[in-house]
Amino acid sequence: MHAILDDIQPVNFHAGEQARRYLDTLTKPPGSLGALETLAIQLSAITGELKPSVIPPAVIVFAADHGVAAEGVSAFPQAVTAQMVANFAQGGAAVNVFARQIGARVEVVDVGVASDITAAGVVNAKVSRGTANMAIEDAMQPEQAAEAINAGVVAVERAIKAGAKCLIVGEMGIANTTASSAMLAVLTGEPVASLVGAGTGIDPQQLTLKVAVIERAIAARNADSQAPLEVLTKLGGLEIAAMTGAYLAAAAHRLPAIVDGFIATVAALTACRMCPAVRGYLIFGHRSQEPGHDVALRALDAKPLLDMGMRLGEGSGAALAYPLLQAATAMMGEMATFTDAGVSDKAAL
Ligand SMILES: O=C(O)c1ccc[n+]([C@@H]2O[C@H](COP(=O)([O-])O)[C@@H](O)[C@H]2O)c1
Ligand SMILES: Cc1cc2nc[nH]c2cc1C
Repeated sequence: MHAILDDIQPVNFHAGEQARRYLDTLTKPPGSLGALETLAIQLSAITGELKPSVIPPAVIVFAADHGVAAEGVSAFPQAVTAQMVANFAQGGAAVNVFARQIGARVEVVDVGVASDITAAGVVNAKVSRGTANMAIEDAMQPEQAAEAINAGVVAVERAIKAGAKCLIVGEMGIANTTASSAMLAVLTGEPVASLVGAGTGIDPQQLTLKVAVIERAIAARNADSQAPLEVLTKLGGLEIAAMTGAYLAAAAHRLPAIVDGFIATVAALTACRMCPAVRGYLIFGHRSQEPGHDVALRALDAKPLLDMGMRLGEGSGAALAYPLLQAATAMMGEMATFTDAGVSDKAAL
């Protein structure tokens, strides 16, 4: 993990500025393509290229279980994690559908599902059969967190070897909004009640219980808010650790990564706290309905591309946002300049 941190360089500011200047030579009033122009500048800064390509994208879904599910904090039973892994492997989940629309392969990685996974095509990187219950003991041991982070790094490096030019990372893990909320409360210092939400759809009574479980876990684990790896280890999850590793690896390899919803953004925040230069490589796909997502986005000074009222996870919101990256790069690659097209530039007054 130290090796990957050493490999991360800030994005190329000069390449971004070159893109900014080039955008103003294209046949449109300066700035008229708004956030698409900001995106094009960021993609140039990430890749160091004036006309980068984001084709093909790769989708990686990390799956794991959470000991804290035993506290009754989710609307669904833990078995759903493994059942959804089988669904991903068969191509039937929402992220599979959206991945097909954008021409992305979906790789599913088991980093810690509680049961045996028999579905064909699932990458076995199981660190343990779920985390421990953070209300009772540390969710992970430091070696386990490191192994899960490394599984994320390895998965990204595999995607890059297969040619990926853009990364979409998703997750599946019953009770992972509880783990993510606990991490976020410690990392930002925000009150638990201000960021906890319904996750898969718990009722108000269960929500009260979820807040209490998280507050109890935070007090008992006593993680140092300035030590992101400790926060991840004591309160996080194996798939959250793998996603953290994936964002670190994307940055190390200068690959744009589209961040999905709440859980993904907490992992992204963890990666950025470990290495602030990661932030420049991250593009935020959508705003999740989970209330903590806004807290996490604010902590990263991030403005998501889409606001669809979604709260699914799996990388679904990031996959939906991908065509905007394609549009940004096509704009840079294919639009005529004022000179090319013989269009009069802005009148000099
Ligand atoms: O990505 C999000 O913003 C998001 C918000 C709420 C729920 N989820 C998904 O729902 C599961 C976690 O919800 P829960 O209620 O079991 O903590 C997990 O599999 C996530 O992928 C995802
Ligand atoms: C069915 C189902 C699908 C999911 N995908 C991501 N999290 C999920 C949670 C549930 C419950």
